[in-house]
Amino acid sequence: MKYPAMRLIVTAAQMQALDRRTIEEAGVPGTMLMERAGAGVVTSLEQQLGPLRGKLITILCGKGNNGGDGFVVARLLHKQRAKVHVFTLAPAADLSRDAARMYRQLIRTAGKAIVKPFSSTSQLQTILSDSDAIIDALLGTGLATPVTGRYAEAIDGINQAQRLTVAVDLPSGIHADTGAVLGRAVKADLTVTFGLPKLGLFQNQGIDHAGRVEIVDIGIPPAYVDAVESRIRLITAPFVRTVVPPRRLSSHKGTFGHAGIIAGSVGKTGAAAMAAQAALRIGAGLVTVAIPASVNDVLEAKLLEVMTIPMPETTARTLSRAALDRLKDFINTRTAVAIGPGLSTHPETVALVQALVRQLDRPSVLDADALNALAGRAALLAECAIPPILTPHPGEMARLVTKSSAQSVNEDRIGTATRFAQAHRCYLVLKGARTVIAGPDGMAAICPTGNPGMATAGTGDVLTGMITGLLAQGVASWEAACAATYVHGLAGDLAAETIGQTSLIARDIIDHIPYALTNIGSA
Ligand SMILES: NC(=O)C1=CN([C@@H]2O[C@H](COP(=O)(O)OP(=O)(O)OC[C@H]3O[C@@H](n4cnc5c(N)ncnc54)[C@H](O)[C@@H]3O)[C@@H](O)[C@H]2O)[C@H](O)CC1
Ligand SMILES: [K+]
Repeated sequence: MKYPAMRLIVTAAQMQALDRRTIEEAGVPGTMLMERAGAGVVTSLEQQLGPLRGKLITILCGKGNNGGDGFVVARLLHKQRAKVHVFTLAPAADLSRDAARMYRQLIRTAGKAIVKPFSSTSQLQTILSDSDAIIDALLGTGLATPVTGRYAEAIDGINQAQRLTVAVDLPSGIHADTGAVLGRAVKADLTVTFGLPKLGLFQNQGIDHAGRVEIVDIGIPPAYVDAVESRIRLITAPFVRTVVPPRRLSSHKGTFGHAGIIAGSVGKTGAAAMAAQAALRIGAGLVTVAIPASVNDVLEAKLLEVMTIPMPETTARTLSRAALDRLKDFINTRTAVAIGPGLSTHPETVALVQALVRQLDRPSVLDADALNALAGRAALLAECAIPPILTPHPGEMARLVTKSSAQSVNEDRIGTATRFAQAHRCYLVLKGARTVIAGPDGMAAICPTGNPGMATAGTGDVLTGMITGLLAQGVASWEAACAATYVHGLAGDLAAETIGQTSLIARDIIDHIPYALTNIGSA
């Protein structure tokens, strides 16, 4: 089944090339792109603030086309009778050609008084703190050097005002490709980005500075987008909607597969329970957990719809090597399996996992203690008949690549994930803020959903169950990893909306899976 392509994520250079092609080959004037960009910002602002008439909006414009977008926003807001103040960081003579055009159009429409030269933060501190919204149109993809001087002052003024801040295309000061802060950067609540999302919005400090990201279509011809050599995608709801299998009247339990979860040990039955429930919640027909015999009854007490199979265990009440043959049969009678949640790192269990990984001949997820069993032994993955899906958090990833720390993994999340996935012919879900999914073909996808409230015990077990639940329904590994991660993060966002981020715990994500699926249109 062909899934609709996800959105490409691009670098500044790729975006500028697309702009140039659209202007020079498709004959769309740059000012037309700017007009559409500005209109997109105003639409987002209306969604955020409601009717704009009478609202006080302060716009800070740089000298380039990002500033030009700001002049368009000012003119459109003025037409909607908002109270608009525009401060420019450059005299009209220094403006780029298109920005100068939009500047002239603005003062023709609204009069010269609407625009004042920015001189110092003190000059506009009162206006900023009284604003209903501040529009950051200082710098976009043209940022080339660390921000200093008046641009730095303007950025500090915006951040100190603590008002709703909307960034035009990129938060000024954030590098479009790396997400690094160059000197200073605007901390936006919302970034309205044009054409295609820029990589820097989903990496490093760009994540926190961008806030919510909205993408505005400004009419870049789709054929030009298809020709872009980007290997990084943004997971979107329309993509996920097509991945979650439809329910036909003739469906029955078997239609939606049988997920096997090899998990649990004494004191860690919750991980097994949460993975199993999550697999059911995302639509698996049947779910069975293989668990050490002495904690089987504990697990049964927690679950209704999930079946369990008690397995041979060590004296430490973890799965023992004696379980190998029965686990092979267990795997052979399931459509997809997960290995890892709560297994423990008991040496015998580690040896068992390493033996099982060699046997994997069906869609599978390796998580948590299964990843710990692979630390320094990633070569074992080459023996899997089908590329498995690994779901490490940065610490587990560091142990897998045995050369780095979680911190250095996070310094190059996309590179680390794609290199490992290609080298070991697997799928890799590198968890964390804006989870990265990488495939054996070098493709990468970034998940825009999720929030810091999800940094709590057991959320990884839930994700493992959700991926396995989609695999059990026959969804291919790449699509299952991307879609489950998106739904997992959206469920966490919906949960945080009702109970906040601090109190959010893993079971809230499970409970909100149905609402996430409804929100996407896949319920
Ligand atoms: N399809 C699109 O994405 C569209 C984007 N548009 C907007 O255009 C900007 C890019 O415009 P550009 O003129 O290339 O650069 P900027 O406006 O981002 O930068 C202005 C100017 O600032 C100078 N500069 C660079 N670094 C610094 C610094 N540290 N301090 C001060 N000044 C700096 C440099 O000379 C730049 O030229 C894009 O982001 C969109 O907002 C189109 O309007 C619509 C289509
Ligand atoms: K900006």
